Amino acid sequence: MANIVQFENVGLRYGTGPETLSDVSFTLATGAFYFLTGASGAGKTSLLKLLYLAQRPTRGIIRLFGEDAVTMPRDRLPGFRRRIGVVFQDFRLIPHLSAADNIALPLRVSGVSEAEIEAPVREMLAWVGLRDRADAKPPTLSGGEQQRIAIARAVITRPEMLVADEPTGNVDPDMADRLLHLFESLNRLGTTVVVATHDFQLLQRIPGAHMMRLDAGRLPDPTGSLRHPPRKP
Ligand SMILES: Nc1ncnc2c1ncn2[C@@H]1O[C@H](COP(=O)(O)OP(=O)(O)OP(=O)(O)O)[C@@H](O)[C@H]1O
Repeated sequence: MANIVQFENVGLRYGTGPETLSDVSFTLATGAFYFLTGASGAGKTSLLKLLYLAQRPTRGIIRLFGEDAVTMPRDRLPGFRRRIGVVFQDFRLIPHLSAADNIALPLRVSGVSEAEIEAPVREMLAWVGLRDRADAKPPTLSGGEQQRIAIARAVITRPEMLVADEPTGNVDPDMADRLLHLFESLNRLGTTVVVATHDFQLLQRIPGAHMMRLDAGRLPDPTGSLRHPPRKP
């Protein structure tokens, strides 16, 4: 599949308000790395919600994994959502579950047997560098640690696409670098990655990444605004 995502003239309106997204058209190539930028309120979170099927558009066509995601019957949505990992700025971990149990959650929800859960959870904890924090509850972890647990949870099911909404907004610049490194290593393994961010420093970290800039709900370049981020001076 050359394109994992295709948006065609997509519009989104909440209730009777003005359009939050208008005539948004772009394609995401399978296996590529994208940054989504734009001023606060430009519609980044809204666009990501359309991507991970938490929101349906008011108009337009969205194709995901080669299928029409807008007219898809509701009972097929959960299966589709499992193919997409999501990471949020505020982590959204379950506070009373241990780090290991948070990471295991998507596998448990999909009915994977307990015997088959331990090894991948251990592998994920090691990958994010938190092997010794398996039993810790999220409130006792730092922001960077919580975000690494959230990333492990998002990718334990080996999603084809990872969508992250301001994932570095609550961590210091060194940790932001480290998180980006995790996204980059996933991308090298073939996962399509989409990261929404305000942080222009981040954009320069991945030279091969594409940049999509939303401007008041529109992507000014109708072919998808695929531009390389500015190079370091
Ligand atoms: N559930 C909702 N109901 C009504 N309006 C909404 C809803 N979600 C977002 N909006 C509006 O849509 C517009 C775009 O919001 P969105 O969160 O997508 O932007 P953003 O670019 O992610 O902003 P930020 O960078 O500040 O998070 C805003 O005007 C916002 O108030």
